[in-house]
Amino acid sequence: MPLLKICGLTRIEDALAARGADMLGVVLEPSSPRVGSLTLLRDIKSEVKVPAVAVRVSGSLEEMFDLARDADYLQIHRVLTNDELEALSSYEKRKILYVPADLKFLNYLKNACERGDLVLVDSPSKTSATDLKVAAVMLSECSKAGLAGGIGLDNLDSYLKLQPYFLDVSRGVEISPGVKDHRKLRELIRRVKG
Ligand SMILES: O=C(O)c1ccccc1N[C@@H]1O[C@H](COP(=O)(O)O)[C@@H](O)[C@H]1O
Repeated sequence: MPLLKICGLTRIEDALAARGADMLGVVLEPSSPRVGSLTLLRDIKSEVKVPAVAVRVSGSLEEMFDLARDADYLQIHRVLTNDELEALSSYEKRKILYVPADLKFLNYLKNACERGDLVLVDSPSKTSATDLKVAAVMLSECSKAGLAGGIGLDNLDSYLKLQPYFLDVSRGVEISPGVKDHRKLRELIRRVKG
């Protein structure tokens, strides 16, 4: 059974409805339509008592880790330079490293798999779903790799078949950007976690 991360939360009531998931994520990227807050991140830890993930794209490593100081994980949602990958070991915070689902990133995936606590294979574009044939190859190269990119209740089974270490779902359980559908959340949790 994979771990389940639900991401893109902006409201504590949605985080509470996502109880049963293994990690809850808050996007701290100002340009995202589902940008959340540091307060929500702290409330997830104290009220929901589930590991909280801060998701960030922009800024230096130092800025990102500083922003994520109250989170359990920092998810860095961009491709890092070689220098940045090497510098990761100087930060104690647990890290989730995004890798685009594209075979040209296979070497990067191996590097990220060595340096991250978890790796997230996700669609290279926020408007499309992950190519599952590509994802299958990439998951076979990294045992701690999770899968994201357009997962919803209608296509969940095809993602589950790949047996990722974890599944990460955001858009697929939304009513509108940042607002979750509690019925969909409950069904997702039941089908993934049993
Ligand atoms: O969703 C966003 O707006 C976003 C912005 C900046 C970085 C990451 C973002 N989303 C993350 O992408 C994965 C997969 O999401 P989806 O299910 O395909 O919508 C997840 O970690 C999101 O939080």
